[in-house]
Amino acid sequence: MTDISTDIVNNTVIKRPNNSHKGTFGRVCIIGGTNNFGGAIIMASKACVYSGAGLTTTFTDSVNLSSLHTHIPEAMFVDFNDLDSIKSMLNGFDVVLIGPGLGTDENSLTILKTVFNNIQPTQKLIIDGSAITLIANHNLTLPDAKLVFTPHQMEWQRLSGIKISDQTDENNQKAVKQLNATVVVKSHHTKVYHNDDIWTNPGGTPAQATGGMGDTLAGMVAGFVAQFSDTTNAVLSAVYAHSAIADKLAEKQYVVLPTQIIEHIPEFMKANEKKTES
Ligand SMILES: NC(=O)C1=CN([C@@H]2O[C@H](COP(=O)(O)OP(=O)(O)OC[C@H]3O[C@@H](n4cnc5c(N)ncnc54)[C@H](OP(=O)(O)O)[C@@H]3O)[C@@H](O)[C@H]2O)[C@@H](O)CC1
Ligand SMILES: Nc1ncnc2c1ncn2[C@@H]1O[C@H](COP(=O)(O)OP(=O)(O)O)[C@@H](O)[C@H]1O
Ligand SMILES: [Mg+2]
Repeated sequence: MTDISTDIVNNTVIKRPNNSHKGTFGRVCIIGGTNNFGGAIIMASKACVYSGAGLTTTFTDSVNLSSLHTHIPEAMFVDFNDLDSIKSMLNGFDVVLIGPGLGTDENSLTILKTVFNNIQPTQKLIIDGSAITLIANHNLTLPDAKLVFTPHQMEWQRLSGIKISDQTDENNQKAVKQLNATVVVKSHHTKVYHNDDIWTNPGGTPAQATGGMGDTLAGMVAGFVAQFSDTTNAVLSAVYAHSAIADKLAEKQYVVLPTQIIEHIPEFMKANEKKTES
């Protein structure tokens, strides 16, 4: 087991080539935000945009539209109840994030199943929040895609069947391999599992224990995975950045707001970008 190092971050956050355009940095869709969880999808979308994704499209309940564009006009909007749009647009995205504020009702389940039935093997599918709970509650078969899960410990218990008190590296790794995925098991001591590798996030503070912190991380993971070629290192770098920014803010704050972390992503990435153009 190794710590996520700054070397990983510095080698992942590339120096942007001059000859580039927004398509160079990935197309992401973010699906969630049922009517009483509008904040989750806004935080996830804003985190994705501020992480540098080329284009971000938010599929959410239309009740969230005006607040979405008030907070993040850079994100485009699609009504997540328009299943035909999901089917026709999904394969145009490099990265799909589903779950922040999605909810666990029948309508949310239908949206999740529509994504599962239309995702392609080459696409990266990041699964967070209620989407994890829905998979567990309905024992859904996972689609053939490049899967990344970002559960907190209770979501991981639901998905893996491993009680929180038994979530050891050995037990977690066995479950991760069965999922054939990368899994970020979030806690006060977040760990990342991929095949035989285990990383520990060296950062993190109890000032992060507030709603929306995981929605924000999910959006950062989506934004980093969309831009950087090595998916595992992109996930590791997003996890590292999320906590490193929080740790800095926590030096002077009792609690760190997810929206504050988002505001500091661009400067953190600039300070930690690769020195040479690759
Ligand atoms: N502003 C918004 O729109 C926000 C929207 N959100 C959206 O809400 C949706 C539901 O997500 P969720 O995490 O809030 O609820 P759920 O999945 O039921 O888990 C909580 C239960 O598990 C238990 N628990 C035990 N250990 C735990 C641990 N380590 N970490 C966390 N929980 C732990 C915990 O125990 P307790 O607190 O009772 O002690 C409680 O009983 C999801 O889609 C998310 O995106 C949120 O992001 C918030 C801001
Ligand atoms: N005591 C803590 N120390 C460090 N990080 C914490 C602590 N409590 C929560 N976090 C972090 O906050 C995030 C919580 O994720 P989650 O519960 O999914 O939040 P959300 O309310 O957005 O769904 C995780 O990244 C977790 O590692
Ligand atoms: Mg969460």
